[in-house]
This record gives sequence, structure tokens and C-alpha cells, in this order.
Amino acid sequence: MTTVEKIKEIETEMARTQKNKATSYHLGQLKAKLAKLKRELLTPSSSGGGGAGVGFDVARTGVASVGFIGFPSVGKSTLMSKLTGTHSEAAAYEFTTLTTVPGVMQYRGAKIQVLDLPGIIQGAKDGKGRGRQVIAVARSCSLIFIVLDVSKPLTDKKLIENELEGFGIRCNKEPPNILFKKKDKGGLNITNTVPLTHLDYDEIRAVTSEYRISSADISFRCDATVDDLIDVLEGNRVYMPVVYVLNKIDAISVEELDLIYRIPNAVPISSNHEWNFDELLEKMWDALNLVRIYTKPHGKLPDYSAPVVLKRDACTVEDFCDAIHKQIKAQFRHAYVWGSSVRHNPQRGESFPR
Ligand SMILES: Nc1nc2c(ncn2[C@@H]2O[C@H](COP(=O)(O)OP(=O)(O)OP(=O)(O)O)[C@@H](O)[C@H]2O)c(=O)[nH]1
Ligand SMILES: [K+]
Ligand SMILES: [Mg+2]
Repeated sequence: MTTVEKIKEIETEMARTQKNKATSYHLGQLKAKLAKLKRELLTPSSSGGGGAGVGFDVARTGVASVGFIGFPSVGKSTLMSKLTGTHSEAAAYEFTTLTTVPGVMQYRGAKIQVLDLPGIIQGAKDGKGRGRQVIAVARSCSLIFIVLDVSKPLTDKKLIENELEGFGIRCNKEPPNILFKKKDKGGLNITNTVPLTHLDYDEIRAVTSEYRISSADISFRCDATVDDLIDVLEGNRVYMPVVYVLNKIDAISVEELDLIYRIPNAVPISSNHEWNFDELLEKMWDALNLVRIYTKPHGKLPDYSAPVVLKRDACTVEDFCDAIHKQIKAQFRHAYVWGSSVRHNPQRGESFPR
């Protein structure tokens, strides 16, 4: 039996098992087995799985990257060409784009790489079409635009999310707050700081036993599900910011537009007409979580024309120096930093430990 067939079998078994006290151990075990099989699909050693490959891996530039994921002909390439000025073939037939097409966008002083990708189909994560290579590229981006055609059923949104989930990508989700520490002996020590309403002891035991963990401290600091626990044990999940780009609003009525505006993290646009690009770019900027740093020569005004742009989780004075030139740190003495994160304006940033 192939891995995909084994996955199918477990999913069928799960669908016919009702969740109750008596079955929770069994269901926990099935979920853990499923997660392990899915990991097999993602590891390069298994047939056809793993990383991107020819035509899919492209040179990375810019401080951040945005990957476009969606079903065929939703307008990904049209959007890419309009945003970056780089031509990516767009046409009325499906699978016009067959490889990764990179482009660069300049926004608020930041150089952002945009990756137009081939359309995916349902079952992509299991190896249908080029889906796996496509999603592997998306996994390495800083942000994903899930592009949807608003004249198609909105259930497409869930289908795409499922494909990404199956590839270990978690959309707009924080990592579950579960502390896990494996030990050599002492058995399982399970504690929780909040009531666990989705998870019982049997399920936890089923999962840990499936992963051959007999001794560990597990501390739940959130109302976790069994999937959250498995995510922590698997450890290779990517917690990805996602913006839902609802394209082709020129093809629907104002009443329909009112409805789709309620979807969280979504921006309705028309790629063809360049409608609402401002809102899209603002959402993109917020989701990328970047900071702009302006240099100020001693006794002069800051140069507001060309910021150094860094990621918010890596924007210390040291990161700043490294972004300019690797050698700067050697001569560096101190910097004065103004802004919202400092204790007082300006704050003196000392030299780095060497
Ligand atoms: N009405 C309307 N049509 C659009 C819009 N954006 C794109 N299209 C049309 O949708 C069709 C597909 O556009 P593409 O940009 O090739 O779509 P894609 O998602 O890149 O397609 P694949 O590469 O095949 O997956 C083309 O005929 C476009 O002209 C839009 O805003 N409104
Ligand atoms: K197309
Ligand atoms: Mg395309």
C-alpha cells in the first residue's frame, strides 16, 4: 500500500468512528498515525516528495517574500504583473503558469519579492499535479496570498486551506502554547493552566504512545486540541500569515461584495482594473511585520528617503549593522536609537559582545 492509500484508509476509519469517551484513545492514535504518514509525504527521501526542484526554486532577494496560492485562473499572474511590472503570462485557460515566476515590488522603502506560482488543484498535497512543489515554495515565503475568484464558490477558501494544512502550514495561527520536555524516566507528567475542553487524558496518552514517548513533562497553557499536541510533537509546522485576496470583484454585485467584506484577513480586489490595491498593500505590509530604520548623521536630520528595512523579530542594533555591511560591527562603538520600542528617546545602544 502506498502512503497516500494508507492515509485514505485512516481517514475513512476516522470518519466512521464516533467521538466519545470509549473511542477517544483510538481516535487519538489514528490522528497521530495520520500525522506521521503525512510527514512521510513531505520528506524528500520518499518518492516524489519534499522540496521544490527544477523551475520551482528561484533565487531569493528582498527583505521578505510573498507567494501566490490559488486554484487555476483565479488571476494570480494578472495580479503579479500589475504589482511588480514583471510580466507573467496570463490567459483564460487553466495552468497558464507552470513554474515559479519571481518579481520584485518596492513598497514603503522595502524590497519585497513576489512569487507567482502555478495553480494548484484539490489533492495537491498528496502529489496531484505540481501541487507539492508549489506548496513547498509557499512554505518558504514570509507571507502567502491565497487568491480566490469571487465568482466561484467561497468553499474554495477552505479547500485551499486544507491543502496548505496537509503540508504543515498553519494559516494565521499562533503556535500552540504547550510546553513539552522529553525525559529519560519518570513517566508522563501532564499539567494544564487552563481547562482542557477538547482533549482528554486518553487522547494524550494515545498520541504520546504513538510517538513512543513514555516519559515527559507536558504543560498545556492553552485550550489545546489533539491536533495542536501533534503539531508540537511533530515540530516542523510553519505558522504563516495569510491574506485572502478576493479577486474579480468587477464580476459581482455590490450586495455580494458587502457579504465577502466580512471575511477576516480578506481584501476584495480586481486585478484587471487595479481596484483596491491600496488596501491590499496595506494589509500585506501589516502582515509582513517589518520595521523601517532611518539613519541620522550626527547633528543632522534623518534621511527619510531610504530606510533600512528589517524584520520585527530581528531588528536589534546588531541586525541593523549586519544588514548594512558585515564589517561594520568591528568598528562599531554605539548608536543612538529613537522610536517606539526604546525606553527613552534616544536610547544609547552599546557595542556588541565579541
Ligand atoms: N473579470 C476579471 N477577470 C480577471 C481579473 N483578473 C484576472 N482575470 C482573468 O482571469 C483569467 C486568468 O488570469 P491569470 O492571471 O492567468 O490567472 P492565474 O491564476 O495566474 O492562472 P494559472 O496560471 O493558469 O493558474 C484571465 O482571463 C484574466 O484576464 C479580474 O480582476 N476580473
Ligand atoms: K490562467
Ligand atoms: Mg498564472
